[in-house]
Amino acid sequence: MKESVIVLRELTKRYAKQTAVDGLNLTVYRGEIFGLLGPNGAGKTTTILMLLGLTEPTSGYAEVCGMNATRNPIDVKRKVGYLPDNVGFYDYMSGLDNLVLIGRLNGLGDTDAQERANKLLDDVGLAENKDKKAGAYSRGMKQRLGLAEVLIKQPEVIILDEPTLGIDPSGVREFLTLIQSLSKQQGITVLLSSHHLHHVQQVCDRVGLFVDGKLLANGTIDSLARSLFDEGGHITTVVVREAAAEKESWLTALLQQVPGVTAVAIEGNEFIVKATENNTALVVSELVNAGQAIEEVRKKSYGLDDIYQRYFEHHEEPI
Ligand SMILES: Nc1ncnc2c1ncn2[C@@H]1O[C@H](COP(=O)(O)OP(=O)(O)OP(=O)(O)O)[C@@H](O)[C@H]1O
Repeated sequence: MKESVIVLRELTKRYAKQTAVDGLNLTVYRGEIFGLLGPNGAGKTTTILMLLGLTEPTSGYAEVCGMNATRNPIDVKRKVGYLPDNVGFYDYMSGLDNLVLIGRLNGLGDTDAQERANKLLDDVGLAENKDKKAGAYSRGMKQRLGLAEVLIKQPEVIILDEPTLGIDPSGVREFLTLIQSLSKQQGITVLLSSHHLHHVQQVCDRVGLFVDGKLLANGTIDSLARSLFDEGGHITTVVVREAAAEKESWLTALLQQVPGVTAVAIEGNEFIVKATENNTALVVSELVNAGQAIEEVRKKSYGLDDIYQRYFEHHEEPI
């Protein structure tokens, strides 16, 4: 059975007349990478602060690793590593020395702190630069060092706020792959808040869409696409050499039997097949077996940007 690691129940935060977080209900399970998505001011940071016990909810509660975050902020902080969007280091100290210091502040002895810091610098790809001063690190290197700092206390949960901000595309890919492999290998639960839909889509098992302090929807990208685009999340268009007008009905019936297919349309030379799963190969092979000469195949899967657009199309500033 899946183990709940983060549980939010009717979590609400009001500042004077402004409701920043409004009756939030959400469960995140062990080992999951969950993406928090939403426009500026949606309430993501306020939710994170309540999870860390850094601000008190007006009502409702946030539970992390079985503990109430408001009542046990210190115990929660031992289990949770938080990487803010702008991490600060001692710039005059090397990456290694920064990390050893954090290890010691978290209760490790000198030898353990040295050993663990070296291992982590290797894990995050900073071994070659460990003796360089942190002040001379690039933005991407600082994020890696920040991740190593978060990991040195062996957290069960890590919370990342805009972790890819200002990193170049190849750095982003490497950083996200690193987070994904750490989560999968060590069963770490990750909460990732970001405006970058493609980054979220790349690594998150599930996403939650926030607006005005409310969670509008949450689920896998496929399930959100299915609920929004009721014909299904995947569209395959197969262009054949000859228009299929007279054969229409039997070919439609044939394609409708392919697993996941929800709708079939024929427009001139094109078969347009909508499905709940990516079944392009099966669609194509059915048509080949039915004697159709295929000229072109086009695939479209609804991604997070389609979903986001559909949810927020009436919102002023989608990203
Ligand atoms: N200390 C505060 N006092 C008053 N209002 C606040 C305070 N902190 C946040 N808010 C308000 O609460 C709402 C939610 O803010 P929050 O920072 O949680 O949003 P966010 O989703 O993290 O936005 P962003 O993506 O811009 O970081 C905003 O309208 C903000 O102005």
